[in-house]
Amino acid sequence: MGDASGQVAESRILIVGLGLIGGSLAAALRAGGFGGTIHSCDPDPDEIARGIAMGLIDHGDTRLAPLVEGASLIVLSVPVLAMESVMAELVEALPAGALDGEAPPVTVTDVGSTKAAVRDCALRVFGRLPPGLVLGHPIAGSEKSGVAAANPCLYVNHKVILTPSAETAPAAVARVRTLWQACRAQVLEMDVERHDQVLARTSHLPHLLAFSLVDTLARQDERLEIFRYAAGGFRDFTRIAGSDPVMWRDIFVANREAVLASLDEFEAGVSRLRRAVEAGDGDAMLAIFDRASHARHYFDSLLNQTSYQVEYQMESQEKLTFLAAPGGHVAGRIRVPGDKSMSHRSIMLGALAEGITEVKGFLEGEDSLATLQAFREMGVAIEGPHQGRVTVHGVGMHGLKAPSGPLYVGNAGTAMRLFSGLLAGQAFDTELIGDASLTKRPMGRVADPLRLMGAVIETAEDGRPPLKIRGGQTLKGIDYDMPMASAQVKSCLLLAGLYADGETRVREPAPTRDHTERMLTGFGYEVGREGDTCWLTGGGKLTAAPIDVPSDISSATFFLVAAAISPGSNLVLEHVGINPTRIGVINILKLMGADLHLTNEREVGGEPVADLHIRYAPLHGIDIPVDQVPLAIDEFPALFIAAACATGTTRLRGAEELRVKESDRIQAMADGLATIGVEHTVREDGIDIVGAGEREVAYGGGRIDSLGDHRIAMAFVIASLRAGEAIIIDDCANVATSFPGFVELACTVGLQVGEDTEVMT
Ligand SMILES: O=C(O)C1=C[C@@H](OP(=O)(O)O)[C@@H](O)[C@H](O)C1
Ligand SMILES: C=C(OP(=O)(O)O)C(=O)O
Repeated sequence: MGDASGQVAESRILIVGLGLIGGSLAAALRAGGFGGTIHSCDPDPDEIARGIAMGLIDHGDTRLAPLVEGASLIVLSVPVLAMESVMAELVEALPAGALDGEAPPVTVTDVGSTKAAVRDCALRVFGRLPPGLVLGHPIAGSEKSGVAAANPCLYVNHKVILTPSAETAPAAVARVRTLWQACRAQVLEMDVERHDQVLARTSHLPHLLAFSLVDTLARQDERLEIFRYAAGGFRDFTRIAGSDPVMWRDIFVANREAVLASLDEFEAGVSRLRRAVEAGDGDAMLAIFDRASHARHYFDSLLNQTSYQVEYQMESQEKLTFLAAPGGHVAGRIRVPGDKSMSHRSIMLGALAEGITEVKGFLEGEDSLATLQAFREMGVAIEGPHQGRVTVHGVGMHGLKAPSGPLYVGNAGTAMRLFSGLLAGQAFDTELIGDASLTKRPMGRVADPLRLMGAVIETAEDGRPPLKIRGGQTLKGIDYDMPMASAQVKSCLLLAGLYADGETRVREPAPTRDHTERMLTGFGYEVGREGDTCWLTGGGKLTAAPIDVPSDISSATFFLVAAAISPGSNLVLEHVGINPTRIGVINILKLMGADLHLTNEREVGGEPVADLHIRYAPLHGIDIPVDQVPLAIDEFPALFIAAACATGTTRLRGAEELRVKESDRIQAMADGLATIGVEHTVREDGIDIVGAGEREVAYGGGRIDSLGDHRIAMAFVIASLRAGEAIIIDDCANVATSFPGFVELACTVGLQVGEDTEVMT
């Protein structure tokens, strides 16, 4: 049994099958200080003798029955096809009821690489799935086999997938979890079918290809010559062809259906590539290699702990926590990453343009990377990003190709809404999906007016994602009065308008960011504007133009507020975009008394830019002018912290849009402010915050849930500067959507903040 300390408290563990996997489990348990005994059963007496000599097991036998008595946890570490006969022996040897009840006296688990086959064996042998049986799969291995290759570190930071059924006792699952965690593995759960599909693609298919390639070459006459000259590529690609043949035969027999499905997908891909090579189609080859090369780098970064991994890949439950120590101030000269809104648009317009668009300053955050990846999936060759430089090989207004599956845009509302307009005008069908947060956000605001234009779009209940967009529709321009001040809705309609007959006109109830209009103009597309209305006529073309993306004022805001609230601060933020539709935060901070100056003002690629110099000065509460709200919409989480440090009350109204961002930002901030002890009153469309004034310690500390919202997480990091105690912020992985490197940069200017990764159990 596991105890509260996370130590494995089993009295005796029996490992059935002492090969690489079983032997490494024994080695890892020994290395972790496991105090019980380890017995093992293996048909090969030499392996048992070796295991004892290596100090991995205490005792072993070639027969199972004599070893079962006294074992509290039994690990079946035999090839998948041997599982049934081992289970049959086990059922004979185990006392009646050993695997039954809420806390079964014995737990049995396995390490098989396919799970449906093992589950079916269990059903045949036991006639049901006993509560004490927990099927599992450590995703670790090596091309080596046998106990001699046992490695105590084999499971460190590797995933172990458990696939409990409705019948499995939670207590038994907990014991198996503890076992693997003691080997320093990360344990997650999924259902059997999903496990088998995921593994067919990520493990079984690559093994099959490696075996096949080496076999094909080995059959050729000049094989010695070939192998003699084989270089790194051959070695890297074929390393896994040295794996245990029996084990792999069993896996392919057991996971036949899922493997065949992934092989079909692969064959279709190879045929596409073959056609490109045959035709000498360099562009098609470049598009495929480029997409693959970047997908490889992208997935590498995903494997390094990001929200995509949490939400999309393995549904793992790794969580990132920020720990911010109280006090301090900020100083220095820094540049924050590129503007997110412009980065999304640079790829979108670059892809639809004729010619090559060179982008500088691109935000390498998850949101804009998801947009970039989506265009690669629609056949656009995109080089980079390398240090903010991206080269987009435009395919023209009608050059996008149908993607082979849904387009995943992660956490990005901007991407989903702008894409919906752009895709409504394509000849092919598409589906837009996003992460858990995006899946809760309203899309009716774009689907409804797009339908008025003739688009055919299906949403989930209440207009939520996913969005299924039917291609091949004839769109017509509309004259649309937006019910809310949203640049995303405006941009969506303008992008659809590019494909529509006639004029598309959008009236906004208050000015919103105009990057789409500016960038379209920069690409040679005429956009009209008069008062609150902008318009364009469909059927034109875009001509590639260089784009210089300035630093994101929304990211700069966290540091502006940091300096504005902490005495002694003196900070310069370089090259920040100060588009008039984005400078609400500057206006609001100045109204509150901030010592903030713009220097080095200039225009770069059609957008105004400046260095922002801010020094600490006491702030006072204000009634935030309603006309500034859309101009500062993403900046409010940070501005709420400024309000908490100002003298008097700050009142915000007309900001109901905050409730439909990555979280309900009014409520999420209110909950966090309550935790650290800031007096406030929540309103339907805003909040009143009573500030601490010049009191050195403005509020306390505590543990905040960012609800996976990047801006809530960063706002409370900044809050630590005036806190009396540490602030711990949970669920921060999404900071990487808009501000990669935030923690490092924050530390550079003087904040004391660190990261902690935890695997939620
Ligand atoms: O157009 C854009 O790039 C954005 C518009 C705003 O959203 P709304 O259009 O929903 O106000 C903003 O909150 C978002 O971060 C980016
Ligand atoms: C609201 C935001 O972005 P999006 O709508 O693109 O998710 C944001 O970055 O604060």
